[in-house]
Amino acid sequence: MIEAKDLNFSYDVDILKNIAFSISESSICTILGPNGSGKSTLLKILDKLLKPKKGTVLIENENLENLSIKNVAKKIAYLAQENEVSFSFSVFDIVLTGRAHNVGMLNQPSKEDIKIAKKAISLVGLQNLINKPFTQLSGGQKRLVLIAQALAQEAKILLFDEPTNHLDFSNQYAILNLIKNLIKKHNLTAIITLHDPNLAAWISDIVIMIKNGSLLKFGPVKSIMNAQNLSELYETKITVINNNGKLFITPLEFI
Ligand SMILES: Nc1ncnc2c1ncn2[C@@H]1O[C@H](COP(=O)(O)OP(=O)(O)OP(=O)(O)O)[C@@H](O)[C@H]1O
Repeated sequence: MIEAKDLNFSYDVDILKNIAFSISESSICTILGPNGSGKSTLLKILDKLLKPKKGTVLIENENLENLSIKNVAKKIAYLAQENEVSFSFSVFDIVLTGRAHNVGMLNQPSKEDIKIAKKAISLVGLQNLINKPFTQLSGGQKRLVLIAQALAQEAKILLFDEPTNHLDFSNQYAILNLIKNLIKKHNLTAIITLHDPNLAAWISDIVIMIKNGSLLKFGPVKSIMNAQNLSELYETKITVINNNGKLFITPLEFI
């Protein structure tokens, strides 16, 4: 579904080095790594927002470089790390822009576009705020709106940069559970960056561990989410407690 071959990226200095992985349909992949390790940069490359210095991204065997912006939007929905909308559009208007790739320049959104946008709003539980200006929402509510906008895109691939940002404890699980159910029900594929390895272990099939811009480990949760790899990744002693297959991960010095 998504394959990255030998990806390298630089700003003034090298940020990503020789990143390679492949992720099959209907799977959830989490990118873990310390602050500044290159997780968001990698997601932006996968959404064609940044161009790699070297290497290739294949989306369903097609080179991302050859896809138009419109076709990228049909295939890939991207949620940025921060809530970036500053205009006073309503929740509904913002979620409806998730249908933009489907609406011609001079055309109105169709009844189907409106239905899809409303469905996405109810999926994230914001039907009561549908007409409220985005700028008057809390950080967590804004996050949910942008998740709904991404869902309204109906893309096969979801790239979510810290989707749990600003969400309360319960909503973090609720929204990841929603993503998980959608992925499995509709055979989608998700690549998500997260800071909490507990959430990553709970939601993911596959994990990418990035340290200093290089791939430290890539593989199924069961094979690589262990104390040794996590301790090396975060440069702190980490313990992993396995309770009937469920992993509980915490820095050793705090227990
Ligand atoms: N626009 C930019 N110009 C120059 N350097 C940048 C730019 N954006 C990010 N960087 C640098 O690239 C590196 C990787 O940043 P990136 O945002 O991908 O990390 P991250 O793993 O997502 O971090 P975090 O977990 O803190 O969000 C960092 O060293 C950062 O300072």
